[in-house]
Amino acid sequence: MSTDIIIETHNVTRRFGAFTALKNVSIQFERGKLTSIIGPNGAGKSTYFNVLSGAFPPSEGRVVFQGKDLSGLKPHQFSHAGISKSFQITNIFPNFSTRQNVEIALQAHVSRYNLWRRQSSLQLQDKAMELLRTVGMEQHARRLARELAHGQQRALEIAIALASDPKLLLMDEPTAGMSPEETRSMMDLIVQVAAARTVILVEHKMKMIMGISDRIIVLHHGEFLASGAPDDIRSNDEVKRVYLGQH
Ligand SMILES: Nc1ncnc2c1ncn2[C@@H]1O[C@H](COP(=O)(O)OP(=O)(O)OP(=O)(O)O)[C@@H](O)[C@H]1O
Repeated sequence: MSTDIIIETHNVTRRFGAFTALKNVSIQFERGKLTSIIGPNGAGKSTYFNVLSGAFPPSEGRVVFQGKDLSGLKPHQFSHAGISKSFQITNIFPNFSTRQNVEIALQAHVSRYNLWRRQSSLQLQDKAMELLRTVGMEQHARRLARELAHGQQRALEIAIALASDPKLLLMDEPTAGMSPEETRSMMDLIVQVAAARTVILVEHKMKMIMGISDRIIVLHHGEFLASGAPDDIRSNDEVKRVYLGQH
């Protein structure tokens, strides 16, 4: 049976000077699925995320997105191809309103890729409100971004990431620094967003992603360790071993 692969890495190695952060990582990600990448501290998760988003070109190996080799291309070319990312570090304009932040993202996408299709400000507003509804932030549209709670800022970032209508959404530790309540609503939001598109997320909280992921990839010391459904990963002896003593 052939599966529909949206993005894959072939023997990706990434070095920082003499240090090798990723070694020969070959992984295929299925379209339409929510896949989480986990691993203990220093496993190479963020480095791999940066390879998938185009921020770090691999030292060796290839990144293939929808059959096209993107290795060595610039991050904006990854974004143009349909890959969007939401970061641990907040990426919003604090002195603009929530809605304006989404409008700016929509405008950036429209003007970069559809020069001939200028949108009226009313169309832009409608689209921004639609995205804010998607992430449950409609009622905060007029508030300044800096006044939002941490979890709300992260939800806004997802709306910004969705503004380019990506084929693949990459999320780096989406619940970092969140309260348990914020974490629960962010997980609900991720599940909802993942119902309509392919999502890959990087997370070190293993328990958190067990309940929401279709598939889990485990990295350890920069190498691929295991992949499978959450239940397979939970009962995998090697995975248990590397997580021993971790929370
Ligand atoms: N820019 C860099 N220069 C040098 N070493 C780096 C750089 N970025 C990452 N590393 C090293 O690569 C290894 C993997 O780091 P990475 O951040 O990818 O791991 P991680 O799995 O995301 O860890 P964590 O869960 O702690 O965020 C670490 O040993 C780190 O010190």
